Amino acid sequence: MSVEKSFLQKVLHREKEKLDNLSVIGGFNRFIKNHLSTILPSDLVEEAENYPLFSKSEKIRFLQEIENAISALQKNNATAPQRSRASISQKKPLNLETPVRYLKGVGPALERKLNKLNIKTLEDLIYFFPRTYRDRGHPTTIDTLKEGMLQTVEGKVISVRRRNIRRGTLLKITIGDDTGLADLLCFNQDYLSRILRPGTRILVTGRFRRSSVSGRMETSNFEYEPASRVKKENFEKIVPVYSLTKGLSQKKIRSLVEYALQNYLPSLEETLPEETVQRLNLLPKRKAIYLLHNPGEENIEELLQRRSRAHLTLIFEEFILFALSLKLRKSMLQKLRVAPCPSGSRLVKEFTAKLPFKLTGAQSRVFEEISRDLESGFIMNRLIQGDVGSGKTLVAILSALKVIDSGQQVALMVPTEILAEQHYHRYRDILEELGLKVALIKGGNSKQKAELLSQIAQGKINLIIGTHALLEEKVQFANLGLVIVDEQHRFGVMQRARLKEKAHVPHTLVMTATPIPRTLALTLYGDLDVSVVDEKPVGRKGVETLFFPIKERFKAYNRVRSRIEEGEQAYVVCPAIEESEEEISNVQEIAEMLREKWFKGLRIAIIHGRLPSKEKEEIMASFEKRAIDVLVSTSVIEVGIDVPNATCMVIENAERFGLAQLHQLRGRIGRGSVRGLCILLANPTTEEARQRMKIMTSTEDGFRIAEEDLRLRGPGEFYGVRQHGVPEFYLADPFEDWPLLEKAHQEAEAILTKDPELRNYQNLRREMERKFGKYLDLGEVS
Ligand SMILES: Nc1ncnc2c1ncn2[C@@H]1O[C@H](COP(=O)(O)OP(=O)(O)OP(=O)(O)O)[C@@H](O)[C@H]1O
Repeated sequence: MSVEKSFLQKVLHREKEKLDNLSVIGGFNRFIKNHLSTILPSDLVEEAENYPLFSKSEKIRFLQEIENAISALQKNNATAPQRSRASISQKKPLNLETPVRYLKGVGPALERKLNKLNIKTLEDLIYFFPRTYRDRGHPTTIDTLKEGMLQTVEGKVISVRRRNIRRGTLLKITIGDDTGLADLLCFNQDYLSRILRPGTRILVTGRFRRSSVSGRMETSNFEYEPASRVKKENFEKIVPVYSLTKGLSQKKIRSLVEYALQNYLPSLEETLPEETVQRLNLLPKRKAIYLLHNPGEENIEELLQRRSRAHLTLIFEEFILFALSLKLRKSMLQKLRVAPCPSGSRLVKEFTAKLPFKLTGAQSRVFEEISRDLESGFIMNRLIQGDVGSGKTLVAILSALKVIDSGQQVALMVPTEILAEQHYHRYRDILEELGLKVALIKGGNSKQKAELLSQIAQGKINLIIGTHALLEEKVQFANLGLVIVDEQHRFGVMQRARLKEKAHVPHTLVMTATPIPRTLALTLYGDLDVSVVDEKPVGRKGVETLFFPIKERFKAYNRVRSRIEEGEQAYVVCPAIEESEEEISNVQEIAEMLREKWFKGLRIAIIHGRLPSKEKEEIMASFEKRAIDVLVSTSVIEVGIDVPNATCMVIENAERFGLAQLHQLRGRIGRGSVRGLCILLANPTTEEARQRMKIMTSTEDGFRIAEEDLRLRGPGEFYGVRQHGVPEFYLADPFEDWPLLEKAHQEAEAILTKDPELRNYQNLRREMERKFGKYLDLGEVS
């Protein structure tokens, strides 16, 4: 332990001894301020600085906190930063990456709280923008206070009364001005009596109501500032409101941000070219950041809707940095040379000859685009977009064959294990007939898996199928030529970047079934070329979709039963696996009900994500072999499952699913030549849920459904990608801010056309590398 720490411990013990003998220790707070401010949580120090006297119980609490802080210091001795006054006063030059703990007044406890808000560095703090803003009005007089409105009054504390109440104490602080009196009610905040002493002038902001007892205006939810600290001309009418976490006050976070701005903002470099800022009517970055934290008299409406110039400036900057990184990544990828695949492919020819159908026009066109890429001698990075059941996977398999034909391996990664199984079983036989070897890699560590891995490493396996966990697995490929990712938005540019690190930059083909507006595609796939499979195989009869209220369940199941009796199969989808507190259908109960009531005598099985893989695999295999009539399932079957004889689906509590999910689920049926039947059983209680049912029964068009979903729920919800694949922006939201994203892409394009390496845009380049440099890392080039 350092000298300073052991000294502190000694002092601590001495103070404790004194405490036992004295009811008031003179200078206790001064001691804290002078000796402990660098190791105590800053809120405690602040408290100590504010209050001249402590009660015995408060002292005990303080000493306890001191002890905690010292033992934390001891524990972290090896790694704890030197936070002595000296080290702070030396003022290490701050930079954006400086951890917040180096800021004055940030102790371990406060650091933890800040970390909870994702504030780890100075940059995080500066970019920790207010959640909203509050217009607290110009200070007014007590007689003009209106009930329920957020207002500020300036007054003098007249009296402070304390009362014990059932759950603690109530302080009633009466303030007054020339026009009347008002009361501040403070529950369990005794310490305020030491600060708000009679005679103190304060500014109080709160919502007041008239007391039926005293007839005076009163408030229990308020903020105050000593009037002496706020000069009238400096009074901030609009104040920022930050997100908080337990034990962190608005006051505290405001003062931290303020400190960070004062000390760091002046040295922050502008990123955007001056000319761009002017032309697009943006603000200098420093000014924008400052204004978001200190909006002054800015238009509150614009602020609340994130439409102020300051907002637009910073959103634009985040977008342009991201757009530049994607475009640079793309151009770097495009320059990477690989051995071209020969034109024409025996495997592709033989495989297509075995198919019982002809490729659709769209499939042929997309496969041609892919073939051109593969034959070009440059790396392919392409996205195949197409509605459910449009035949994307088939195109992907053709592409795989072409690459395998040139002597390389292919990995196919899908979002769920069930789907990996399905692809494996579907394509294994036909590919083995062509003399190829296919492996399915699952989690776990079996002997069989070890054997497969070794064969993969020796290049004996041509096609490797697995979930996205293939990325985590220690799979060593002998010569991986193509990675196919069936991503369903679970796989963004970040993961693709990681894939490249692992896989020596092979060709990448991404498949997605959700229609994406162009701008969003730019965000997620700006580094990819896009092909669209915009046609479904001929002969598809589509799906009839009906809606029944839950009380008419019997009607729904009767209709399905008669179809099963004709030899078709059905899915029943429930939102839950087992009984829970919520009253929603669950797989267990519904299966039991079907067995006993509506589907007596039919072969019913259950499948959900919590079953062991082996069991899931067996159930899906029996379902495909028609040994099961009805599969009662959770939404695990949502993606990719393809059993053409399964033509019916009942979705229990359909109101629980979003439109995109309902569309995906329904996409599982109507994949053969028989018209599908999808029944939505629901008790929609909201207008939005009713709308969803209506849309589902009126259209099968994925693009229309996407549009409607966007309209109903807002884009973030619909794509459900916030957690997947979309980079973290501080302010920008690619879903909400499409127009700006598009503008940023155009601007990035223009800049790169003029200056492909950003030689004359050093600040822009540096900032882009700092933020999105990981996308520019292409890993090892083979
Ligand atoms: N040209 C075609 N003609 C007839 N059937 C086809 C054609 N192409 C594919 N299919 C069949 O249609 C079904 C769906 O094809 P595939 O799985 O490739 O579609 P997908 O677009 O990947 O589907 P999803 O997005 O729903 O997973 C499969 O049973 C497949 O064999």
